Amino acid sequence: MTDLPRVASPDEVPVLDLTPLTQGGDIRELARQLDEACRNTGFFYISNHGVPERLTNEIFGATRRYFALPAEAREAHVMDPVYRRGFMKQGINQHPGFQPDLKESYEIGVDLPADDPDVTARLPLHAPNQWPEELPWLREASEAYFAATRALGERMLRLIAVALDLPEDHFLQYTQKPMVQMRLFHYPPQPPASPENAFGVAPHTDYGMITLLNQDPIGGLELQKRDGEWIRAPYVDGTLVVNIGDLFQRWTNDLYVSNPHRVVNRTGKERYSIPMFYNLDYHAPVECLPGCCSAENPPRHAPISSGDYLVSRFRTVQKYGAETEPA
Ligand SMILES: O=C(O)CCC(=O)C(=O)O
Ligand SMILES: [Fe+2]
Repeated sequence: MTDLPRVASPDEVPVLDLTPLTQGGDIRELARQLDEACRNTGFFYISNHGVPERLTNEIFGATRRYFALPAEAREAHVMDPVYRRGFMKQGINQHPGFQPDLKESYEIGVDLPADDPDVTARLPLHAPNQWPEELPWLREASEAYFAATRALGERMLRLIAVALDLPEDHFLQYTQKPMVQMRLFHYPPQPPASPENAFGVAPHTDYGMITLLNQDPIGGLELQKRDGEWIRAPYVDGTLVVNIGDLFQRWTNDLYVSNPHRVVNRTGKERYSIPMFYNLDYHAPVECLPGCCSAENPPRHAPISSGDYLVSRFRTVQKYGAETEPA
């Protein structure tokens, strides 16, 4: 197992108090703080974010209960590889150069009707959710938490637009059928003798716009600063951890960084976490924002659609997309 890194300082991973965003005040100072955090490590905590504590408790309760079900019961909910709704067993997610991640997951997205034209065309990630009939509590807790964090994701997109001196709806215009992925994660304790390249989640950057992560008090999230040092982002009561993903980095021509991070569950206990990956519509055109490039600083990345980029990353990491492969 890797050595235990030190805890991040408040300069490295600050706590941003979202009160003005949640309650409808002046968000310019908050936008400035977000801008600084995104130029630095790309990770920060948010407090007073508006996701009720009750919904967090209920979704963690449902997550524990789900992963305590017998393996055969969960195998019945295995996800379709294009739709990506339901159970993903341990061993599928594998980052190049590392052992498969130790975690297992259950995935939920924007719940589209089966006759939605993007669903019938099998546009990746466009699907109805998978709600096992025998588990009404899973649906109830997930739908409530999903709605609250989706709304938070939209508020965050507004704040980010302000941080970048853009019209407030610059990113929100691409949230008609956003490819939001909420994942319920279970990390078994990391075996003490596990090899150096085995992790709960191996080092990676997130693919999309922003990640809103609810981790339990076990902690275990570690991130890499721009200078290469690994630091810990422990659990902080009442907060979510936010980090930015690759597509956001591309919009800003690398002004904002999508930093590598990993999970090591060193505690000997079960760990649960619930990230919400807030991604834009499939066809959102991701290209350098006018304020982030110039003659001296030309665009570093070719324009790409949000969905095409996400799918290319799933193919590399999650053995995704081939109809013949198990999900
Ligand atoms: O579970 C966590 O704390 C982080 C998971 C993560 O980084 C990911 O799934 O992208
Ligand atoms: Fe991640």
